[in-house]
Amino acid sequence: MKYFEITFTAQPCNEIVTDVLSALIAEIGFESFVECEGGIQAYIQQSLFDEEALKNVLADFPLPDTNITYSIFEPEDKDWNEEWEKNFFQPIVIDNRCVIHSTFHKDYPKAEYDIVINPQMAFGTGHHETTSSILGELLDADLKGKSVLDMGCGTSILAILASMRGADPVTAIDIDDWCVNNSRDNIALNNIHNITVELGDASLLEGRQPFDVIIANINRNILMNDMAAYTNCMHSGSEIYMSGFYVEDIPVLREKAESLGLEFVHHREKNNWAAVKFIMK
Ligand SMILES: C[S@@+](CC[C@H](N)C(=O)[O-])C[C@H]1O[C@@H](n2cnc3c(N)ncnc32)[C@H](O)[C@@H]1O
Repeated sequence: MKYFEITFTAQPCNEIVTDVLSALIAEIGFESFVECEGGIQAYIQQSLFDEEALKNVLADFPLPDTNITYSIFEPEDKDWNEEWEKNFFQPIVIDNRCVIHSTFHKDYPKAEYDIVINPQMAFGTGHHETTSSILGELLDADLKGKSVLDMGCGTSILAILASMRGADPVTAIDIDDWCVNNSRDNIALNNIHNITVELGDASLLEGRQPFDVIIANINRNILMNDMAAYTNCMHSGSEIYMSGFYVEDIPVLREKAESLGLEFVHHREKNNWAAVKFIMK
């Protein structure tokens, strides 16, 4: 997965400015925000980077008298977060029932579901609020014998838990070839044999049989854009879990979902990140 590292310099630079900036650029695909001298550094997958959209965000920046400039750096295309994985990816336990750890962890808690993830550069270790919220939903859901689609699978952590909880068959799709390769590695590491991984986006869904359960942890704009393709692959009673957006985005996503025949069930929130569950009427 290729990333751009963008350094934003703000004047004045304070917590309100960097918080607002992070929230706005998260909506156009940025992730991993790190404070630095005079501003923040943020990362975005090169395939998602739209410089026009970034310029528009900065031109319409809602705080008056704030000047923000940026510079773009292209980190080497290698496993640039390997250090992070090795040093900071600690085992995590979700709802006291599911532990996620890596092959290099020797000492980790025991749990009903034990998932091994070597994330390399793919998103999905369980530490992000959106991933852990959907993991929580999957722990609560009845998945036995149900067909599941994990759209935007990243490491395939969600597809793996779904399979462990009895889902069959499971399809995992990601637009990024790093994620597809990493998913295949993780699925093998967990001795799972019923997950098919595919490279692509919602256009792959055309003409498919409906899924009983769809999971999509991506971002607000992609969900708004692709939701109709997802609902075309649902039958009455199918469930869809979506995340990757903020609590304040729920109304707009809900309106779209209801216009496509979905019924809102509930939402979860962690640090202002939201996850929503809908059922097809
Ligand atoms: C926020 S990560 C979620 C990863 C994992 N499912 C999790 O919950 O941790 C979003 C993933 O969606 C993928 N993605 C982005 N746009 C996509 C699209 N249009 N269709 C399918 N996957 C997409 C990204 O490559 C990334 O792996």
